[in-house]
Amino acid sequence: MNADYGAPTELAGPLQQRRALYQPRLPPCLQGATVRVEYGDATTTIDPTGAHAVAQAFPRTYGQRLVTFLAPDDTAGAGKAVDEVGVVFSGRQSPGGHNVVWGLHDALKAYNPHSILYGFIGGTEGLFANKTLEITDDVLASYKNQGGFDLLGRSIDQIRSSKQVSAAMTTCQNLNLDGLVIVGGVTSNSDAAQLAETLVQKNCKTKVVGVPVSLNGDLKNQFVETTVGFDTVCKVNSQLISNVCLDAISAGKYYYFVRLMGRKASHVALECALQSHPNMLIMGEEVALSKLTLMEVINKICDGVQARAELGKHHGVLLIPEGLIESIPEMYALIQEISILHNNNVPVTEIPTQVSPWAAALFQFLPPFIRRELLLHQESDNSAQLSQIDTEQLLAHLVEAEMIKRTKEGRYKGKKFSSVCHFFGYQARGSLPSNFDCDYAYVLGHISLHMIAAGLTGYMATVANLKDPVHKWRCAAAPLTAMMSVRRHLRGPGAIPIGKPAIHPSPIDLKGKAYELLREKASSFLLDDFYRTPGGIQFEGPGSDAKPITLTIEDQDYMGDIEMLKLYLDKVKTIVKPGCSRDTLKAAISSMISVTHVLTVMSHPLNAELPLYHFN
Ligand SMILES: O=P(O)(O)OC[C@H]1O[C@](O)(CO)[C@@H](O)[C@@H]1O
Repeated sequence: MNADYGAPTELAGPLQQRRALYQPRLPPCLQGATVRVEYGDATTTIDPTGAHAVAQAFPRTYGQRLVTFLAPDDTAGAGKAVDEVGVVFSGRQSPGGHNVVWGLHDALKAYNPHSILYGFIGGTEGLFANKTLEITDDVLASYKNQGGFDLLGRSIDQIRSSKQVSAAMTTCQNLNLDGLVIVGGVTSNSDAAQLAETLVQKNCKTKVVGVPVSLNGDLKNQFVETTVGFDTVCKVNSQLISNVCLDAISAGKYYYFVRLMGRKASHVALECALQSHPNMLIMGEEVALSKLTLMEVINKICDGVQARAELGKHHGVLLIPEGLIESIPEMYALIQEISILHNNNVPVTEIPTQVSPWAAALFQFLPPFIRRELLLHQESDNSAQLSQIDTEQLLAHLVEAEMIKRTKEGRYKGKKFSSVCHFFGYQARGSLPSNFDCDYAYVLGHISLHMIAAGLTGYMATVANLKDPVHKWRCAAAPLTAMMSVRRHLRGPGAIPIGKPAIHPSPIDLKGKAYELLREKASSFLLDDFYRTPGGIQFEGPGSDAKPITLTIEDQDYMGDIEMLKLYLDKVKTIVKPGCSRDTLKAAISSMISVTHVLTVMSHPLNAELPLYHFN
């Protein structure tokens, strides 16, 4: 274990030091030491047909009510005593994570100056082994508004096996923790829900609170608008991509294939494309929906290269998400077969000989480097190690082969195709977080304390209205079980639920505004070299309050456009009957619009027009 966790960074550069002085903004409701806690509706889940399975798996924490935090008034009761709290980085490093700890610390000390905040050293393994660092003002000083997770470090993103859960519980008991704050993405928050349920069942007093921190931006639902770190990572990557675009157009001889982090969903890739305007973006969700084969994807790219060559352009920039490889149906099937063999402890060297004949044929067709990468052990969510699979190199390799073939057949008459490959992601995880991520994380840290003081367990800290200035942010908490769904067996009648309920990554909403915007611009991006230079993250002055395009555009659509909302309400009336249940109504709304906005829409004043539809 590194003995330097929490040590001051003495060689800080001038920008680093200046950033440490930035004071994140708080909405009015969080500016005092206490808050007023308002309880809303009891929840079910975002997956109505999986509700029963979730209720069964979480008997003690399912169905809890939504909670909103408001500025205190005379009616505000005193919160519970909070003396000891722990915080752990469970997910992957994501810019802004440090500010969750800082926000939690400040709120905790304001609430009870004698309290202690323990940070677990080395992530979840530190939690299991009870390795702590007391978080103080001094410890925090050089980590405020800084990237990475190096204040405490991280290890595996898992608190899942019974051994891990029981080790975590023992630590909570040994430290007499009133609350445990788990910082991470979909996997960490699913585990947080399980830990919360277990602790309630075992009468352990520790309240478990999840905080949505993940660069992937895939922990997104009607309660969570975005995750901490997504904004920064997209800004850093967009700058790198736009640099590459200008490099490409300057020399006019290379195609750059850029793979972006973000796991299964393409949120990072979509946001970066909207910020930097590369020539092509191959989104996993589109490929999966159209069931494009690997060779169809290659042909699509080659058609783009050819169309550009006809305009005399022999350069270009193509973005792909790291999850693309799993979106291609035959690759997904191959990865699944490998995964099953891994789970059955088949030695890696024997896996290629034990897959089905068609999978073996596909495997042999792939270049050796991809074969090796596909055989790597799986991630904690049982998916392939997407960061280690050089899909951009696979595509560049196959595109080159296809362009040579087209040249020989006389179908392509342009210059020789040449590529340069990049994988962007690790470069951004340690970046200085944007003002948005600094504020958002600090606010979530505060909310976490108020959740513990309110005695909430199995909840996630949330903020709504993020597209607005901080003083309009709405601070809330939503039960983790309300965000869960159950993966289904798609074959056979009745879609039998399988797998444990979990919070799953949300894919790009192909009915959403951001995707629509990309589609509108796609042909101009392909042919016009309409590159955009967003530049580096701005911390002061113009651009310093810029937020993700995908966040602001979706909100504008449904919160600002009353006419559109009216149209959409009329449409709802045509597909559900008066008196239908709230869940049916929710499902109907979800089928038409981005799930992120279901609750926004359901709570809109216009819903008064539809009293019979239980829009409350
Ligand atoms: O740091 P590691 O273990 O290589 O993890 C890489 C993974 O983490 C992420 O950066 C964040 O979930 C993914 O995009 C990537 O696949």
